[in-house]
Amino acid sequence: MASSIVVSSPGKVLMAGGYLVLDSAYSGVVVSTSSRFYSVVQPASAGESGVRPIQITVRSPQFVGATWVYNVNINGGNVVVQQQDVSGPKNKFVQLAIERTLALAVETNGVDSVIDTLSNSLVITILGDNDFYSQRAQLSARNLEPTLASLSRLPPFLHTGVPISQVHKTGLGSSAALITSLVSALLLHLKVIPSDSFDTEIPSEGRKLAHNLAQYVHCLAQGKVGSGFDVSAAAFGSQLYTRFDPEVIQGLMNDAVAPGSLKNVLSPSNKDWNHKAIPFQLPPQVRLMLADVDAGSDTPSLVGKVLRWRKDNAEEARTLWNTIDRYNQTLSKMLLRLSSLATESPEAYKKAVKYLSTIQSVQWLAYPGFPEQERVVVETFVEVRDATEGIRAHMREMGTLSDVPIEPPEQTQLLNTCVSIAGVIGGGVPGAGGYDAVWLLALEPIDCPAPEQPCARVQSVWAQYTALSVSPLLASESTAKGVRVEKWDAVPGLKEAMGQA
Ligand SMILES: Nc1ncnc2c1ncn2[C@@H]1O[C@H](COP(=O)(O)OP(=O)(O)OP(=O)(O)O)[C@@H](O)[C@H]1O
Ligand SMILES: C[C@@](O)(CCOP(=O)(O)O)CC(=O)O
Repeated sequence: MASSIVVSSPGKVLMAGGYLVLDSAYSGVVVSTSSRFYSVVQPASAGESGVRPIQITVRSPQFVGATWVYNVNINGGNVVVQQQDVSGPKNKFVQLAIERTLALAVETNGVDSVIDTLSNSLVITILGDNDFYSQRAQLSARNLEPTLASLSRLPPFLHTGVPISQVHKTGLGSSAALITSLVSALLLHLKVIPSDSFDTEIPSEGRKLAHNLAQYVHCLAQGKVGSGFDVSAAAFGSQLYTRFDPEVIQGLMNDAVAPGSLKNVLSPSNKDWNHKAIPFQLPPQVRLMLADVDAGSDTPSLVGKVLRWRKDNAEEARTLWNTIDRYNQTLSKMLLRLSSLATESPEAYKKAVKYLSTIQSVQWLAYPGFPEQERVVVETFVEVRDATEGIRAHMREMGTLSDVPIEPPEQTQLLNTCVSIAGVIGGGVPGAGGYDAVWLLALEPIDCPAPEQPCARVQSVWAQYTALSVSPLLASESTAKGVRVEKWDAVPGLKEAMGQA
C-alpha cells in the first residue's frame, strides 16, 4: 500500500454558541472529538492503468449499495465529474468534493500534471468511526449494555446494514469530517499541497487551503452557507470559532465554475476569509462525555424558526444573545484558565480535582478550609459550572420565546439528573439542541480506580435512566489538532474494514 494516502478528520461538538455562531459578532466553543472520518486514496490496480475517461471509484464499505463510479473529463481548464450510472444513488458531497478539488488542482499544477497523476485512475475508500452512527442495534444484537466498555468491544468501522440515506446519525458532523478528510487526501495525492502540510500544530498554508476548499464544497453540497464551525473543527481541531462572511464564496456557489476561478478565492492569502479559529482545549482531568438520546420524537428543523423569531424581535433577541454570549465567553475563559492553573500549580490542581470528583457540584464551595491555590482551582470549576447552567437557562428561554424545543423538558430532566452526579461539572444540549444528544463535562482524577470515577457513575445513571433511552458515545476530546495523515498500519481495523462490502 506504499502509494496510498490515508487522511483523517475529527468530528465536533458545539458545546456553546448554537445559533449565536451563525452571526460573526459572536463565537462558538467547539470541541473536536476523538472519533474520526478516514479517506483512503489509492491508485487503481495496474490492470486498470490508462482507462479513459479517467475513473474515480468511491466506496463506503459500511453501507449497503455505497459505491459510486465517476468519470472525470478534463477539457482545457474545465473539469467535469459525472456519475457513470446515472440512475444509481447519488452522493453530492463526494461528487462535488472530487470535482472542485480536481478543478483547483488543474488551476494550481496544470492539466498535464493532474492527468498524469490520475493516469491509473483512483479508488477512494471512506470510513467513519462507529460513533458517527447510532450503535444501539449493534449493542442489543450482541446483548451488550449501552456502556463505554461495550462500545469499545465492538469491531471498528462496523457495517451499518443500511444505505447511507437510512442511517441514524449521532450529530458529530459526519459530512464535514468526510469532506475535510477527502479534499485533504486528494490535495496531497495531487500534490497541490506539500506532504508535510498536516504535520504542524500551527496551521500551515496547506491546512488553511484544505479548510477553505472543504468549507466551500460543504456549503455547495448543503446548498447553503452555514456557520462552518463543523468544517473548521475538522480542519483545525478544538477552537473558539468565529464565522467567515458568506460573501467570500458567494460567486462560486454554482453548478459549474469557470476555469481559473477557484484558486484566488480559496487561497489562504485571500483576506476575505475572515473566520477566526482560536485554539481551545479542555483542562486536564476533565472528560467530555457524549450521549445519543432517543426520545421517540424527532427534532424538527429548529434553525429557521429561531432566526425568524430573532428577526421579528430584534431588541429582545439582542439582549438574550448578548447574555448567552457572556456566559459562553465565561465558559471558555474559565476552562482555559483551569489549564493554566494546572500548569502553574499541578499539585493543588490534582488535589482539588480529586476532592471535587467525590462531591456534587452544588456542594463544591461548602468546605471553607481550602489552601489558597486549591481554593482558586475550586472557584474556577464553580465558575465553569455556573456558566453551563446560565447557558442552559438562557437557551431554554430562547427555545420558549421562539417556540422550538432547544432544551425540551425531557432533556432538562435528564440533564438535571446528570449534573447532580458527584464529580460532574456541567452539561448541555450540543449545537442547535433538540431531543437527540447531550454533552457533559466530568472530572477524571488521576490515581482513581475506574469504578470510582465520575464517568462510571454517569454511565450507570444513563444505563438505568428509563424516561429516555440514553446511549453513550465512545468519543472524548481529540488532542490532535484537526485533519492529519495516518500511517496505513496504525489505524486499528482500517485494513479489515476496507475489505468488507
Ligand atoms: N460514510 C460516508 N460515506 C460517504 N458519504 C457519506 C458518509 N457519511 C456521510 N456522507 C455524506 O454526507 C451526507 C450527510 O450529510 P448531512 O449534512 O445530512 O449530515 P450531517 O449534518 O453532517 O450529520 P451528523 O452531524 O449527524 O453526522 C450523506 O448524505 C452523504 O452524502
Ligand atoms: C444552529 C447552529 O448554530 C448549530 C448547529 O449545530 P449542530 O449541527 O446541531 O451541531 C447552526 C450552525 O452553526 O451552522
